Amino acid sequence: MNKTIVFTGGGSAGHVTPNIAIISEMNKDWDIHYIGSKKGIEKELIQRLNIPYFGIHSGKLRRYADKENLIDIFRVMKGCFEARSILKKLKPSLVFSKGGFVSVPVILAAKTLKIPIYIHESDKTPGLANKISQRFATKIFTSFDETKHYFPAHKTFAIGSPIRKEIVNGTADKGRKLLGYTNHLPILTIMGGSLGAKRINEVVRESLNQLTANYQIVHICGKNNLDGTITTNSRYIQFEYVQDELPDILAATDIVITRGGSNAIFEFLALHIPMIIIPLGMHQSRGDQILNAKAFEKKGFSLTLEEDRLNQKSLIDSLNSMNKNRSFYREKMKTSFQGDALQILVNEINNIHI
Ligand SMILES: CC(=O)N[C@H]1[C@@H](OP(=O)(O)OP(=O)(O)OC[C@H]2O[C@@H](n3ccc(=O)[nH]c3=O)[C@H](O)[C@@H]2O)O[C@H](CO)[C@@H](O)[C@@H]1O
Repeated sequence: MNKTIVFTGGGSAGHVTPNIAIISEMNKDWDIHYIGSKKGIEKELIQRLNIPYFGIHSGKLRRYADKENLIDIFRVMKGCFEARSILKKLKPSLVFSKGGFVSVPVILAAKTLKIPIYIHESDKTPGLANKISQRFATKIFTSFDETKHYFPAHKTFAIGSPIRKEIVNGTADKGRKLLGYTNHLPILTIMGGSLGAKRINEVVRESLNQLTANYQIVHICGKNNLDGTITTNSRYIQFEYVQDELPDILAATDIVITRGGSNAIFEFLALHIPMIIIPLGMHQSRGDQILNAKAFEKKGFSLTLEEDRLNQKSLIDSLNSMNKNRSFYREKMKTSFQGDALQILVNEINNIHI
């Protein structure tokens, strides 16, 4: 008889793509189900895999006072009841959570049903969802070594980032062909996080003439952020979000400008693409991306450009500096040790004691 597993996680792609990586490697002994939010990005990303998807209510977890908090408490409670009834029917051997606020009701429900729970934390410091969930988790896995200290030592394992296998299997020629670019000028890919990055988009577009003088640009700008007025520049191509073509585009990429989302930067590390990280600032986040960026910069994998300092000049200066030292960053990344987090997680799941 097959075993059943329920994955959860969502809100942005960073809480979904690691689940996709694991799901793709699981064998036929498992019946796989997913619980996510009713409208989040996880719904579209998971439904493409033909996996049964259950949408539940969930509330945004805020660290500040807001009248919406009260309503969200009720949404989370509703989500708990919905998740509990789904889990009761499915009777999974394991719930695997990649965090994001939708995961909290699922974990609370799993705990009341005594279902084992594994969670994975991608960022250097834990997100609120995983902070709440950690006490209910059977095992906790982290991408960064440094994150171990935020969780109980006896059940926490620093294993790295589970990266989708296809990400590292792209072909540069295919990528250039798809983009209509050549190998005469370097390709600069700008990826502002899975939901886009308004300020980065603005500065990139203001700097377009300078950028396209020396680079062929791929701008992944996020949903509803395309600029239809830029039509005549043959060295500029924009996408809202890239799915199947991403591996080939990354294989053709020489430098990347990115937000500090953990999954993205670990993917660039695995591909040895020199990166300029522009982390989301303190006024818009808990500062996790700043810490991710600092950790990468310290290891010589990247350059950091703080968003407060971001303007045309600082962007071009950082790019020139990165371009000059590209081989230094590439060598640092090549010689760094990254374990096979994906295989470790698949083994852990397969070995779950029923
Ligand atoms: C605004 C926000 O809250 N951001 C958080 C979110 O970022 P975000 O959702 O942007 O997550 P990451 O950068 O970690 O990962 C994005 C994932 O989406 C994929 N991708 C992205 C764009 C695209 O066009 N196609 C595509 O496939 C990337 O390859 C990667 O696998 O989760 C991260 C991991 O917890 C955190 O570090 C970020 O702080």
